[in-house]
Amino acid sequence: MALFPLIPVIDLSKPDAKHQIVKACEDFGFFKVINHGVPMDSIKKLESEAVKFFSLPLSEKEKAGPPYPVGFGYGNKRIGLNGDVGWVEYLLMTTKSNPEIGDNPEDFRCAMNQYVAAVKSMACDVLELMADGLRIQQKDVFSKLLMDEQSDSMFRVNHYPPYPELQGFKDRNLVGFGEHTDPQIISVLRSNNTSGLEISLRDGSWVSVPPDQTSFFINVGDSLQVMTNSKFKSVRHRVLANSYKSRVSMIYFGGPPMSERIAPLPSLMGVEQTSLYKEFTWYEYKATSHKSRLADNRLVPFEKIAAS
Ligand SMILES: C=C1C[C@]23C[C@@]1(O)CC[C@H]2[C@@]12CC[C@H](O)[C@@](C)(C(=O)O1)[C@H]2[C@@H]3C(=O)O
Ligand SMILES: O=C(O)CCC(=O)C(=O)O
Ligand SMILES: [Fe+2]
Repeated sequence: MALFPLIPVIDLSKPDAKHQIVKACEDFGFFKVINHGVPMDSIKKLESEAVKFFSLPLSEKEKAGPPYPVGFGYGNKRIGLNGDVGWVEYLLMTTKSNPEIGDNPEDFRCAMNQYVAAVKSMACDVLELMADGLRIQQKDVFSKLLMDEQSDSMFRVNHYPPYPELQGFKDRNLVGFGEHTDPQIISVLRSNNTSGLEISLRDGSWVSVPPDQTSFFINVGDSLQVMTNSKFKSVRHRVLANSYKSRVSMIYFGGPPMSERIAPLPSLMGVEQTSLYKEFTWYEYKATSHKSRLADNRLVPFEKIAAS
């Protein structure tokens, strides 16, 4: 298993961040950000609430309710509704949820709201740098979708317990979270110092991403792939279980409002170039995506077939 060859690291305080972001999105659909401005105490507070929650007995965790059909809840091993499973337990919420979670729901709620507000603001800064780097006049063309009152954004906390049976077997893997692309515009991931996240490169090889608990990792989602007419590609990723240590990750998925029409931005298409996708609403994408398996390419139904 190779390590990530040259993980793009973007220092958000540097003037050339916008160009580096565009390059990273074109090359990998994935990068790490430092000097992100998210207060470390808001990160630590939520992580410690999450660790407290996951250490409760199963019967207590199940009091959060199931994660589906919508809203928020606790899930264990099953991901989605179509048979995917992984060595993971998690909390899945909309960012508007008001969760009653754990022994001190008020502490969890407060930590989550503070964290999500800070990460959303950083995600919007990154999206504005992207728009600027792409020379789009309207700088908030992407970020306004996350800022919208109706934005359908999600928040997820994953816990991958250690799996000691893997010790000593170099070539054995256990899937924590199966390979997939994220559907939304942008995902902002932060984890503790346990490895497991892997990214698929364009040649199909998997590379391990060294964890860094002080930084954030950004994924391009399917919707941003469409809005950029495939200039940026959503990144295929997965998580493998670790034999020694628990991994805890927290991911903010910045999505558009349900009624938003998703289509390539005209300013990103040259005169000659045609749109690679049929226009769809986020609602339509979600309706087909709910029938999909994790590893499916959920953009296929929206691809335009090139005329021969
Ligand atoms: C199998 C599924 C789980 C998922 C919804 C889906 O039908 C296809 C996409 C999956 C995914 C991947 C990224 C996020 O973790 C997630 C919350 C999302 O928006 O899309 C999950 C969905 C899920 O766990 O429900
Ligand atoms: O837990 C992780 O590190 C990544 C999980 C993930 O890709 C997801 O929840 O969509
Ligand atoms: Fe993901």
